Amino acid sequence: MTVLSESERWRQKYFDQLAVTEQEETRLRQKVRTLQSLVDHIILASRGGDDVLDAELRQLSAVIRQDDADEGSLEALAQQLKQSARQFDLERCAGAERFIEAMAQLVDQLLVCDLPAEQLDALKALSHDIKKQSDNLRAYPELLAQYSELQGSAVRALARPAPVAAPRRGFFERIFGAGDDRAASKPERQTCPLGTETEPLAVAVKQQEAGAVVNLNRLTRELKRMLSELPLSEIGEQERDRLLSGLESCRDGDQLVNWLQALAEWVLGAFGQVKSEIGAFLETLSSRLREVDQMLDSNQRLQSRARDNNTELEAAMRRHVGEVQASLSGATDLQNLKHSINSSMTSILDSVAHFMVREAEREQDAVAEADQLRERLRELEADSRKLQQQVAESQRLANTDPLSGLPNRAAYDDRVVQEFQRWKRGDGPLSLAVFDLDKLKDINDRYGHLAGDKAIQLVARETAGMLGPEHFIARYGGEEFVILLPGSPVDAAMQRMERIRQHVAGLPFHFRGETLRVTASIGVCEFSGHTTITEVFERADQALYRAKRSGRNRIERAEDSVIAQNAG
Ligand SMILES: Nc1nc2c(ncn2[C@@H]2O[C@H](COP(=O)(O)OP(=O)(O)OP(=O)(O)O)[C@@H](O)[C@H]2O)c(=O)[nH]1
Repeated sequence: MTVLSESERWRQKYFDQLAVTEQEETRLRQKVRTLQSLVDHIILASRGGDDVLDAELRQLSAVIRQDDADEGSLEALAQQLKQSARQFDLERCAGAERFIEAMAQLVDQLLVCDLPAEQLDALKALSHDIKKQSDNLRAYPELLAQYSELQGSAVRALARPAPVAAPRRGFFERIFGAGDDRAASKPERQTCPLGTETEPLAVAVKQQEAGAVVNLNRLTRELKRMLSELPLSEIGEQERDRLLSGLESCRDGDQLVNWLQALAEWVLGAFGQVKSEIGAFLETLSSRLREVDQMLDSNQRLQSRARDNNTELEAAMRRHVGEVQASLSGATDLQNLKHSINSSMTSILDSVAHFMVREAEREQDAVAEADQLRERLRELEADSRKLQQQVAESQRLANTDPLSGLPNRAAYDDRVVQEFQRWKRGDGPLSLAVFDLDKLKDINDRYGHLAGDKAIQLVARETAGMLGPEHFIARYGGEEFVILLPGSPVDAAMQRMERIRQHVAGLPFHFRGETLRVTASIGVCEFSGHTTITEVFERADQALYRAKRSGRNRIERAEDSVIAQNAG
């Protein structure tokens, strides 16, 4: 074994150490390169996220590349980067929260639309996913894609002519509705934020653009119903029937537009006719009044004739009395005196006779005038009675629903104001019930519209029969009635309406040999506090739709602590 000298051992040790240092340096260079590449990747990945962070990372990359970078500036840069990264993270979290919130809102907006059940289920699942994935930024694009797909199918579903079931539907909605079965989802649905219900005509047009077919039968029915409520003369009725048969032969949108123009002209003409009828009546009235005025004039003339007669008689009397006095004072013998007094008396008698003749003539004229006046007054009275009857009949027709014979919505609008004012004066409680037949559409669809009509008539008659004289019932529209119960607090109103509900549910009615049944759902609300008519109606309506939602043939009260009574 070779024994190394001391200097050789030191030399060997130096070379060994040099090799270790070189290896260490190579490793360090490798690390720096990895670090540089890492920083470059980070810069690439985070570019655009935050300007400050981007700038600092670029600076870091540059510093790392410098061989003579001093540790102090590296340390300072690292501190700055730490802070910027923290800030960036906070902002990213806030942004993510905002994104999740916005997505949830978008989904909620679609959830209140009248969409098919499977779309609603998919939306609910998406809403759940959004909450679950809120920390997972990478899931966001996928969530957005899912939402976009669901929104597309929702828009397509809403553009179809299926009507949005809402508490009250407008004329055009009823007409343009396709009439499919949407009863099951009806209570929950609200006006869609996409605007399907806000402008019924615009919607109808949109639906037509989307290829929807206007349901002419439904249109005919609605127009027939509306037009049949108009109080018309016989000629007016003929014209209306002619128009309606024209409507039935409409086959497309153009024909429909032409028909609507004809209807508009007819309505304007009918108004013109009413106006000219009133004008003619006023003309007659004013000519009669002119006659009465002339008669009063001639009566005045008769009176002044009487005054003239009296004055003439008085003057004649004075003259004759003066003559008698003169004869008396100038009398010399009795014979002359007798003669002169006799002739004065004859003159007096002539004057009186003349006066009486003229008076008799005047009286005759006056009697004739009075007769004429009475006759004219009788005619005027008869005209005015006729007009009053016409006005009362028009008013009755205008306030009556022709199908059920009950007061209509216009009558309700008047009456509810009266009852509301009475209630506000403190004259006892007031409750309001909204009453809606269940599934009338099914009856219409299965047995025809006449069966539906019969159900409405029967329920109207029976319900009205179970109300007291102080109560008021009106057909509010379609299959919906509204009942005012003055003097009834909500409990009493609920009890009465529950009896009616049970009675209606137990009423079989016959149609073309079949026994049918109809039930009703009811919402009741009492006026209280500083409420308004609209508010009470809406609350009763909401209670009604709760009753519908809970299975129909039920009654619900409009209070926070809802007391629901199960059917039978
Ligand atoms: N026969 C007849 N049907 C009417 C009349 N007015 C409205 N309707 C019908 O009443 C039905 C109301 O339908 P929906 O609003 O879906 O209500 P529904 O079928 O009664 O069901 P729910 O109210 O949800 O229990 C529609 O088919 C209307 O055509 C009418 O005067 N006569």
